[in-house]
Amino acid sequence: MSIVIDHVSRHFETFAAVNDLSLDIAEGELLALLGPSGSGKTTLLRLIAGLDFPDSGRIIIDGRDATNLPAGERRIGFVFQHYALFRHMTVRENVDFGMRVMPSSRRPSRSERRERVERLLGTVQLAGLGDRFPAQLSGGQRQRVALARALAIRPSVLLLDEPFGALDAAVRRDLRRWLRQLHEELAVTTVFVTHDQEEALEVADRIVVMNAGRIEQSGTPTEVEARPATAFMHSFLGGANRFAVEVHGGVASVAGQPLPRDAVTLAEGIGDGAAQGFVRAHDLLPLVAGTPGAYAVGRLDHVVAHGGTVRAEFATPDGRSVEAEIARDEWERLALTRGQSIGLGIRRMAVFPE
Ligand SMILES: Nc1ncnc2c1ncn2[C@@H]1O[C@H](COP(=O)(O)OP(=O)(O)OP(=O)(O)O)[C@@H](O)[C@H]1O
Repeated sequence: MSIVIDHVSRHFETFAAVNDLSLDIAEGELLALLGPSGSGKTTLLRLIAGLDFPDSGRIIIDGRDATNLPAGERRIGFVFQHYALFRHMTVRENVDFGMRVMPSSRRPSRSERRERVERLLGTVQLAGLGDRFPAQLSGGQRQRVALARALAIRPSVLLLDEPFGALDAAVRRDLRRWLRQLHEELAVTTVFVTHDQEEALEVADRIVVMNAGRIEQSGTPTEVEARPATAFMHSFLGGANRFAVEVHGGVASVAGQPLPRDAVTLAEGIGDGAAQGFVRAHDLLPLVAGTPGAYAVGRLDHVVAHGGTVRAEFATPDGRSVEAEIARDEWERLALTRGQSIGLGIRRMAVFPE
């Protein structure tokens, strides 16, 4: 089902946890809500679920105004990070639970419930484990039971709040892949909250980045990755080096040296004066001595090789640390040793007001 969030606000006292936010979520979409702690992700999810209600604005689910509809009438399944399964119930009973507590008018028959539970256990790859108790499962298996339980009521929308947050990295990676496949199979409109950029980039059709109760940027993972639209996005996505910049007549300079116009994207409407420039690690180039186009000098501090690329950290004379990412063979050609200084070139820079 589609969800329309129309100018929704939710205040706690005078603080706006969600601030005049509008967002359309298409039927069948897999959307990640990403953002720093306190940016309003969970609050927004609770408003969609009907666990909390907006002070103003409307929430339309499948064309119907659901703003004041209680959670039980929204056909929404949810899974939270620490979604405790019932310890005294078997896996099968846990998955059945949501159906068992439905009002009798909507509750499926006993045989239908049994069949649905078995089918779901297969879907979440836990067939054969129906008689176990939660304590006899791994963390990843438990989260899959929680998902099966959420899916059992045939939700029209699935909301996941940091569903894999408490699990270790390898299990998270497996579950991500699995969630993506599950979504392809079931095509339930799904919104999931995560802190983890990589998770959002890997799993979602679309990413919505929140900041202070508002949407900072929304787009496909490729769009968000390739074109962070604001200074906040550059800082939040990480891997960007920040330089002090002076702008004059549309030309940006670093340490008094103008950058070529085609290497610079200036924020719309930016005027002359001090500004901040972001250079992503793969756009910062260590340059052998004598090469023109070095805008700063860095002393090699630390190197991490990963696959075919190398990330090198340099200390600049003004006491900052910048990071460059280059191909391993290029790095080897430079033959730098720790403590050695080198010029730093800038391939592309995005400039925003300070
Ligand atoms: N019930 C509440 N009473 C008062 N303030 C609240 C309440 N719920 C949330 N807040 C505040 O609203 C803001 C947004 O909280 P929210 O939990 O939505 O953020 P979040 O983006 O999900 O953060 P996290 O990633 O840490 O879970 C926070 O500053 C939080 O302290």
